[in-house]
Formats: sequence, C-alpha cells, structure tokens
Amino acid sequence: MKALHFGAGNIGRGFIGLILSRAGYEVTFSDVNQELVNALRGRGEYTVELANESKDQETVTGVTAINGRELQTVAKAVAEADLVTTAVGVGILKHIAPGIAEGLEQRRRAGSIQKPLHIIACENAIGGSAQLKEHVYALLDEQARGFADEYVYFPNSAVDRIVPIQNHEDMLHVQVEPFYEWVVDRSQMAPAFKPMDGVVYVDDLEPYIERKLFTVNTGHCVAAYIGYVQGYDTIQKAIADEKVKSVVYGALQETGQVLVKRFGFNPEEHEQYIVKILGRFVNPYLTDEVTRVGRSPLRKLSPNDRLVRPALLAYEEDMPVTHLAMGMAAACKFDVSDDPEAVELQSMIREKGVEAALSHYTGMDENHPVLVEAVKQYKQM
Ligand SMILES: NC(=O)c1ccc[n+]([C@@H]2O[C@H](COP(=O)([O-])OP(=O)(O)OC[C@H]3O[C@@H](n4cnc5c(N)ncnc54)[C@H](O)[C@@H]3O)[C@@H](O)[C@H]2O)c1
Ligand SMILES: O=P(O)(O)OC[C@@H](O)[C@@H](O)[C@H](O)[C@H](O)CO
Repeated sequence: MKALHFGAGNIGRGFIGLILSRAGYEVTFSDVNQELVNALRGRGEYTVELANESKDQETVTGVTAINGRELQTVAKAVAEADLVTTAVGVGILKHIAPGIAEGLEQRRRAGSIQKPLHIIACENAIGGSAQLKEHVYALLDEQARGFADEYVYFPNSAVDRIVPIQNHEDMLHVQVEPFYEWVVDRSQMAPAFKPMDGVVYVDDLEPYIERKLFTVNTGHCVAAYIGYVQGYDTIQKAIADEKVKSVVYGALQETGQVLVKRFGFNPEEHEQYIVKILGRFVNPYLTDEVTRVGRSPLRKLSPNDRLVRPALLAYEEDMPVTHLAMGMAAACKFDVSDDPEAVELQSMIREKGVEAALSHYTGMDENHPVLVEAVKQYKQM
C-alpha cells in the first residue's frame, strides 16, 4: 500500500507520516525543501520522540520523498497512490492542486487503476479537504471531473498534536507531544473504506473540527498574541504568567459557551477538555515559540477561523466576547518581520488605521460591536 503525503514538515513527519507508516503504508513525502527531500530519500527513515520524561522514541521506516515542484513526478505518485494526505498549510493547497489534478487525469487514462482514492487534507481549517477539492476540480476537464466524482473522495478531517519548530542536529528527527487525535469524516468516504489504526471515523465532523479549532487553536493563538505583547518568546513562558493565562482561559470560556450551545456538549465535560488543553500548552518538555503559534495572523483573523468565527457566533447569542476581542487586538500587535502576513497587517495598520485593517481582514463592519471592542482593547494595549 502506498501513501503520498504532501508536506514533510513538523506535523507531516511527527504525526501523519508516523500513523501512515504504522498502518503499513510505504510513505512518500512530497516537499519543496530539497534538503529535506534528499535526507528522507537517502535515509528512508527518521525518528519521532515524545515530549515526556522518558523521551520515548520510535523509528518511522519505509519512507521516501519527492520534490513537490516536479509536477510530473508528483502526478505519477498521485496516480500510483492508495491514499493521499496533506499537511502543508491551508494557503498552500492551491499550489499542490496541479500535481493532484494531473495525477487524477493519469489514473483516469490508465483505466486499470479505477479504485477509490481518498485525499485527506490535515490542515487547521474548517473544510480543508473540501477546499483542496475545489482547487483540484478547477483544473479538471469535464471527463476528469466525472472520473473524480466516481472514484475520488475528499473527506474533511481534524488533526491535533502539538509539534513545535524543530532544532535538532538531525534535521529529520522530530519531537512531538504525546497526545494526538486524527478525526476523519466517514460520511465523505468510499462505502468500503479500510479503517486505519490511529484514526477516529465520525459521521459528522463539524463538532470535532470546531471544538478543536475553537479550543486548542483559539487558546493557543490568544496565548501567542497576548504572550507576544507581554514580551514572552514561548507559549510555556506566556502561560506561566497568570495574567496571560486568565485571558486564554477567558477566551476558552467564551468559545466554550458557543460550542456547548451549538453541539449540546456536556458543560462539565467541555470544561475538562479546556483544562486538559491548557495542560498540553504547558508541557515542560516542549518549547513552542509564540512566533510559530501566532504565525500567519491574517489567516487567524479571517472570518472562518479561530478568533472571528467563535466571536461572531457568541455575539449572535448575546454571549460575552471580551477575551476573544483581546486576542484580535493583540494579533494586531504581532509585529514579526519574517512573517509575511504580520508584515502586511502592520503595513495596513500604519497606512489605513487599525479599524480599517481589522475590518478588511475579519470581514466585520467597522461599526460592528465586536470590532469596536477589539479596537478599544488595541488602543489600551
Ligand atoms: N505543527 C502543529 O502543531 C500542527 C498541528 C496540527 C495541524 N497543523 C497543520 O498542519 C499544517 C502544516 O503545519 P506544520 O507545523 O507541519 O508546518 P511546517 O512548516 O513544519 O510544514 C509544512 C511543510 O510543507 C512544505 N511545503 C510547502 N509548500 C509545499 C508544496 N507546494 N508542496 C509540498 N510541500 C510543501 C514545507 O516545505 C514544509 O516542510 C498546517 O496547516 C498546520 O496548521 C500543525
Ligand atoms: O498551525 P496553525 O498556524 O494553524 O496554528 C498554530 C498552532 O496553534 C497549531 O499548529 C497547534 O500546535 C496544533 O493545531 C495542535 O494540534
């Protein structure tokens, strides 16, 4: 069984590649980092270390890699794959679509490989696989679309495992937190799919992806942005400050109320989920930089993402949004020169003012009370 995974980065090696390999797949990574590709191809294996006291290690074997810029090589790998997964960043999905589209066309022409193919985007976004499908379909002609309608499935998924930026002598070695969760929407899969160990299949992904994105990722980004404003360089140091922790906790109470109302979660169980996640953020064996967790602030401020969507849902229900607004305000202070989205945001704030910038990126009207609250907080920071 062959799996093609796009993105041999932190989560790609530290989580998805590991699960695929454990499930018996020969894993081919597609990445644009040639050094990484050479190392994976040369060695055919790498180690994953758990961030726990005993530093448990596992070797992931039977892996190789291809260069994601070589369209025909990627297409051939898609044509031969039994499963395709991605962890490249939601904004990169459009760039991997041409190789996938060409690979599907090759499958169609080959006739013999007319078996179902699942393509699963493992990105932090609502409907990641659906977004990838749109990019791919935009490149297919009518015949290829008909083929894809019949044989290709794009189930959405939610993935959860904290994998910081890696700084090891061995560039393939990856340290990960012990916890992991990979949930896939089975209602969007071929009826006779073969389940994989390490993956949870559900009929309705919405509660899972929203709970994950609006708890783990909302809490994480609020910690990163408020932590950055307070001068901390890591999430662990930021959360050790009670002031930062109380804003993060406040934001999670705000998203929690929305999630409990929307999905009927048990409030006590949801509170335990929040406490567990706060515990994961402060894992003493991990060092996670606020610049990684806060990366791409425009994506994080976008209407469907971890700050604005839960805040608007809360606002519609007359629920408090002060801490989420504080997170948005602090995102506007995230002035990181090697993050292109932070640079763009800062330049827009300088040129047009924070009201116009927030309105532009969040999609909220300048007079929207949530935006007004965020601007008020920004001016007080
Ligand atoms: N790191 C985490 O804790 C974590 C957890 C859950 C989900 N995610 C999600 O997984 C995705 C990847 O995150 P990450 O932390 O692993 O980032 P990363 O930067 O470590 O990895 C991304 C990889 O994609 C590669 N890439 C870029 N363009 C490519 C292309 N056109 N073709 C093939 N490869 C390409 C990069 O070279 C890089 O190796 C993001 O959507 C992120 O939100 C991350
Ligand atoms: O990957 P991003 O930029 O969407 O978010 C940064 C972190 O919050 C994220 O990578 C978490 O570590 C991860 O989602 C945990 O499952």
